[in-house]
Amino acid sequence: MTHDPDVHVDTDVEEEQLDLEARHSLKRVDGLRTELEDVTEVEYRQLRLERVVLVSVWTSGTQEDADNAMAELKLLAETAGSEVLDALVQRRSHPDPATYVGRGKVEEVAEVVHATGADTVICDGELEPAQLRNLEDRIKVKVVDRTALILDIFAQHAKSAEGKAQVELAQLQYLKQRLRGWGGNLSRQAGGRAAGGAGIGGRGPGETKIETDRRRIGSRIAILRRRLRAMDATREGKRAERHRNQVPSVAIVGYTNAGKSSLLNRLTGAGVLVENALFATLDPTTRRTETADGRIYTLTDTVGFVRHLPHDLVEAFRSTLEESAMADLLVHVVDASDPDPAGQIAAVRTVLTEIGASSVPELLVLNKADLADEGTLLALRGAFPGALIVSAQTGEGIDALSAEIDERLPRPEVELRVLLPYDRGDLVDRIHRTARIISLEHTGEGTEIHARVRPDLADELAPYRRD
Ligand SMILES: Nc1nc2c(ncn2[C@@H]2O[C@H](COP(=O)(O)OP(=O)(O)OP(=O)(O)O)[C@@H](O)[C@H]2O)c(=O)[nH]1
Ligand SMILES: [Mg+2]
Repeated sequence: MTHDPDVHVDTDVEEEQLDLEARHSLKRVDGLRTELEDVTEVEYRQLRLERVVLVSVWTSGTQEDADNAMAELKLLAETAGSEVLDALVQRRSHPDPATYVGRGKVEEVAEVVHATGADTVICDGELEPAQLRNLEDRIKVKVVDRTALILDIFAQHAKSAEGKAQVELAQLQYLKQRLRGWGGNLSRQAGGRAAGGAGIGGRGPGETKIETDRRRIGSRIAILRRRLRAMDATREGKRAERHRNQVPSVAIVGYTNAGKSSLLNRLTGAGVLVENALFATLDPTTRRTETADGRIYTLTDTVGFVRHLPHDLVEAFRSTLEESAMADLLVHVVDASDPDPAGQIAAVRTVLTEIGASSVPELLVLNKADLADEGTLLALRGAFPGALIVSAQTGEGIDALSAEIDERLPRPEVELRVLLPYDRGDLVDRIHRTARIISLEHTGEGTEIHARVRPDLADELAPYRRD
């Protein structure tokens, strides 16, 4: 393909009130083309890849914000397995209600699409069904939005039965609202050039289900909901057991690709999948680990967040995400080498609020210190006092992080002395696991312990107290 992979920034006549200079700041963004490494890769990709043109309407913020947003859309498209041929940005005060980009610009998008041989257009944002239809009618290729793209990535990455059911539920919810008009659309049925026929928006509960009636989708949704509720009960059981055993829990949260799984591996030696890809982790992994003084706690790796995480996904993943809301502490991991870490922090906090986790204490961790520049780290530390600087890669700051987690875990509160008969080894065991032992002695009558314990354990120990 010879077409230049640059970004065109266009304006409409009705956008004349916009600052002239900004409008003329047409900016080329290099490297927006997916490079193919070797011939075998070319063949492989031609089998499954879509060739896409990215389109975004830039409504507010700086040129840099627009570039960052486009770079992220490109990364998402590539994560889904697409080849990005070109990217177009239009500056407008708001997206056009009928066609997303300005009506006059649709023709230009169509020209780029045909010049590059693209088979799919991806719009940045969540579009109205009518906008998607209008664009498809005029551009004559498949048009999908950012929400469908993210759903598609989740569908490709889901591994556990629960993860798959959650993604399918989210996809069906999304499709249900867009059912009308899609089934009859020729270009959509063609579905990319992929030999398998399924492309973004077409994998998972794709074409065939779109064409079935609303009622069938509705009953499938009901089945998935029931199944997920049953799985949720299992999770709830495990959580209740941890709670009964008074094991404090820490959830690692953060933007996708921030290094959450790497950090879990660093802290616990767990062999969790780490990948330079968005949404590598969809199934939460929980590992037991302990503080320097031997208190056990759990660490859970969670699904990464992204700006404008589709609401249907948040809903479908609610039970998984609630793991964070139930935690005693959130370790919020930030990629300090990202161009806009503060924006990522804000996006993550928005989702945390949405899932009811905003009141859980948060420990902010600036990761990838080995890649970030000094100035950025200093600025971030200024903006977020108390944040720790670490590198999951080099191990820098990891000991300090462990110590800080230890410090922030819920503390045993009641100081007491007990004499436990030898047939209550279970209580001795729980004291070992959850309490701070000040002294312990085996005597003729039993085990004498002086310790600080949680109030509920103190209640159970009441019959044996000697103070
Ligand atoms: N240089 C450097 N790279 C890191 C560091 N931590 C993680 N990475 C890399 O960043 C990429 C993403 O790491 P993951 O641990 O998979 O990130 P994640 O937050 O779990 O990502 P998702 O599960 O996809 O949301 C991988 O390529 C890691 O090797 C770090 O401290 N320094
Ligand atoms: Mg991960």
